[in-house]
Amino acid sequence: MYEYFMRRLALSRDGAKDFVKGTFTTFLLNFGLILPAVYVFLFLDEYLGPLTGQAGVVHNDIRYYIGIAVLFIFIIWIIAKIQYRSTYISIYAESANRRLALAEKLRKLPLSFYGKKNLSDLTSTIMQDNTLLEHTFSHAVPQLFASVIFLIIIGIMLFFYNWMLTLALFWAAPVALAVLLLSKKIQHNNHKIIYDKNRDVSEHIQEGLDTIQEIKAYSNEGKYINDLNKKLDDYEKNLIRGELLLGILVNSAKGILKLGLVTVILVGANLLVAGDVNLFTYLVFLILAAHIFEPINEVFNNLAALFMLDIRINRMKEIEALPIHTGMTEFTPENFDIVFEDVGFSYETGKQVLQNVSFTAKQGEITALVGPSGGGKSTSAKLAARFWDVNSGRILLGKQDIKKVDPETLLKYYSVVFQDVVLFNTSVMENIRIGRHGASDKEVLRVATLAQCDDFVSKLSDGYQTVIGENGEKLSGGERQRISIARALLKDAPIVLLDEATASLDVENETRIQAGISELVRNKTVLVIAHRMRTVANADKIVVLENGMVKESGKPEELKSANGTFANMVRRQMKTIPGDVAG
Ligand SMILES: Nc1ncnc2c1ncn2[C@@H]1O[C@H](COP(=O)(O)OP(=O)(O)OP(=O)(O)O)[C@@H](O)[C@H]1O
Repeated sequence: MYEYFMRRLALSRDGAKDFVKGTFTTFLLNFGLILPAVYVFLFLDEYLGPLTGQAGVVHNDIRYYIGIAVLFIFIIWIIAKIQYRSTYISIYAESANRRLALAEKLRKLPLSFYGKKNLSDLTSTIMQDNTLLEHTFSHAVPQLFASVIFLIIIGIMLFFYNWMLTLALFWAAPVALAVLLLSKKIQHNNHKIIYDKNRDVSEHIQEGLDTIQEIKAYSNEGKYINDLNKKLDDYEKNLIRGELLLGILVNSAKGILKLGLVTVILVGANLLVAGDVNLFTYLVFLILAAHIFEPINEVFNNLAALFMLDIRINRMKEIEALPIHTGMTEFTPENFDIVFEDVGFSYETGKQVLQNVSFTAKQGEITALVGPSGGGKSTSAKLAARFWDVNSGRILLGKQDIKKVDPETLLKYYSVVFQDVVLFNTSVMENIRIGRHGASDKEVLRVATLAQCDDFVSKLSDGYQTVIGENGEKLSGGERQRISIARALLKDAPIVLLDEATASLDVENETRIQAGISELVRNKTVLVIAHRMRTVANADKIVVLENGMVKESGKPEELKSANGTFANMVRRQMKTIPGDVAG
């Protein structure tokens, strides 16, 4: 049974257990809530029995009934407390666990996933979908199950008591249910549309925030706001239509249930006149008819959430089912040579980015990837760290295929310095410490000095304790890169993947960055996407990538004298920017 709920409702095993417990206690609470009716029943039985000609005399006085009232209130309080604990508290705990599990899953997903997905969509799945699931699981799902079971059991009991009045009371329940079930498909489609429109709006807002600089620079505010307005109007139109439809349906179903009371009054009155039921039974059914559908009415109030349940659960399941990169978590490479063997790769099917790429980046050497823009340099560097998996061929680290190594374990051996440095809204010190958690302040300051951070940090208001704003907005490109180099120095991994800063940096920054890099690459396996003549000249090996293929490879001098693509590139670049080589 637990497996069913785990699968159907995307719950953990503990969550499924709590869910069953919650449903059971809600069911008990439904019984608890008819205790007032039972109370009236007992009272009437005793006091009306003699009047309606039934046998019996009055034995208990008012103190007896006060005692029973206190007892019933106590029972209801106890059940409500247990129900609250097992439904609400455990569902919120489950929800927190679900969020953590999703966040953990997202952390493990390969980068290929992030290329295709919109981040606002992911955030809304973690936060919004989860919050609404939490609400549905605590306010609607156990109540729905419990109410249905409760009505069936009460119905059977009443049927044996008086089947005619039971039918008069209960005919409305299946009719109301049928109305809702028949409309489920329309509702479901409608909710899917509303859900998608909502995501559309969030994505547009997120995109606006991400590209605010470009929007302002190109005076695109008007267009952006217009598009947003259109999307909001569209969402609002669908939302209102959905709410209206839902309102009509829910109120129709509630109205049909109320008809049960009308038929009990009419049928009961006729049976009473005909002498087929006594006044007492008639009154009991009248009281029951007024209260018995209350729990199910509560469920109707959350019907929209229930109809949305499938859509949200499917979103969760979709993310949970995404394949992650796995592999061995114990891995010590024999050496730190990186070997590309006939590597083929494409980001999207049909658009080959790398074809039969083979080269070796040897331990202790600098291997420079050069070539025209779009040739596949960054892609190769990222594949070397298993940010993506190759489609064909292999990449080996110390003779081991990296596809067989868990990405986190593998990355322990890599320092990565790419141009798009990501900084956190914390101090310079903490931003560098990301390179190695637990590093002492002294160690951080040592690598910061090596990476030439001292001069710009000394100009900041609080030195290394200065908080640098969201993604380091208060720093220049060159300064950001120096922090990134300091991080890599702190990590001190045996392999360095380096995407050199482009020629857009000023000479002073370039010299300083170069000094930091020289420290970083000493005695490491270095794979560098080279943009500068100096790096190329210092490289032990050059690999020229063009159109995703290795055009040439060898020592810089050999390639220059071979007079091929590389020699051409160097000549061309010497003419335009003396001292630099194309990247
Ligand atoms: N995330 C991605 N999704 C789809 N295609 C991509 C992605 N990243 C790169 N590409 C494509 O892959 C090809 C190779 O890109 P890559 O960034 O590896 O080239 P590069 O040689 O590093 O170029 P540059 O010197 O301009 O940085 C290009 O055609 C590019 O459009």
